[in-house]
Amino acid sequence: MEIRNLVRSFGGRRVVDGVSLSIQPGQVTCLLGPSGCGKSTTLRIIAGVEMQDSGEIHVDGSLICDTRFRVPPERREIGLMFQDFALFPHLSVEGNVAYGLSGNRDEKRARVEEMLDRVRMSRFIDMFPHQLSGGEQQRIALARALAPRPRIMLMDEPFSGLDNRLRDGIRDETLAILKEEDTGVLLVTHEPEEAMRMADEIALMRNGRIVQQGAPYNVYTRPVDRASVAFFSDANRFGAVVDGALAVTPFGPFLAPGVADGTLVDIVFRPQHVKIDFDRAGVGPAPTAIEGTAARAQVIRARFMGNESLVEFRLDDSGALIKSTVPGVFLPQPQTVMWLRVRRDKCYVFPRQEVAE
Ligand SMILES: Nc1ncnc2c1ncn2[C@@H]1O[C@H](COP(=O)(O)OP(=O)(O)OP(=O)(O)O)[C@@H](O)[C@H]1O
Repeated sequence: MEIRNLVRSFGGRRVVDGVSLSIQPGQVTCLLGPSGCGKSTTLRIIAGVEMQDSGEIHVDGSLICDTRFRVPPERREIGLMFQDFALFPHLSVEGNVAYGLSGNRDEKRARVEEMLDRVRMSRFIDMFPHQLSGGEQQRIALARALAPRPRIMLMDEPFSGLDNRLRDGIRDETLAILKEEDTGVLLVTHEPEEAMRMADEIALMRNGRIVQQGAPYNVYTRPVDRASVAFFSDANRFGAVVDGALAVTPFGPFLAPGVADGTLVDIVFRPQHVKIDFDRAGVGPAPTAIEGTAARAQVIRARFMGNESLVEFRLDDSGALIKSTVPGVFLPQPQTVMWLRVRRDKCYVFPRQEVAE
């Protein structure tokens, strides 16, 4: 599926602002972004239940909609799955899964049995939705959406109604089934962790636009701006003014190639990339090319988070707050003096933009 330059405005506001995307067979593409950024509207346009103001959608090279021509939703061969599963309460499991199928009674029954077997729900065939748990309903919704062999599956926060304990297992099962069916999937989520777990490709969306698209590793490790770093995890930042292509900070100078002198830049890094050293009689570790200069800081508070500890510091020099995470249990007392460093290859330098995040 090729989506080209979709635009949709409500009340003069561009909610979808030039979205282009391609979805490949057998691949899961995640549309990831904060609440209200236009993900669901994009999905609804693709499904055919919302009209775009401009832009085109093609499947296997043929046009399915632009602003004049429009294949109706039921003929788009698109499977839909939403957060609330939307099973028909008055139909049995068999009736639900058979709903979108064509063919005679035996053919339909055979496909229903095949799909129920695939989602390991065969023994529930005669039950009704209200008799099923959330996880079971999710599997029936998946079977129903996949039964007509859609070319594309659109999934809008399909796991958010499930409790945490179930969710990981069901995500993995769902992913395995989608891969077996070789369907192209566009999955909408606001949870980075879900996108990292499910996606072959992440399209990061903000304010109606796709700001970055790529494999999860690339989107995480090569963010395009500060908001993209902060969307995936806590992010430390402090400002510095560039002078001679260098931004001088309490952690030593950072290269800022191509940035004009006098520009305010943000130095951004994740808490797991802060290296901590103990104070040795008022002296910290010597500067190195990779880790720069150590900055003296005091512990403000330390909290145990399960797999890691979160330690917050205040830098002596600038008073800036720095968060760091350390694997396991590390709970230094408040006011303990320590020295912090950050690896240059884990820091990002961005000209400061005051954008809505
Ligand atoms: N029919 C409509 N009329 C007016 N405004 C709308 C309409 N549909 C959506 N919007 C607005 O468009 C914006 C984007 O909504 P959308 O549902 O696409 O966001 P989203 O990224 O899916 O958010 P969420 O994760 O909260 O569902 C929101 O501000 C919403 O209020």
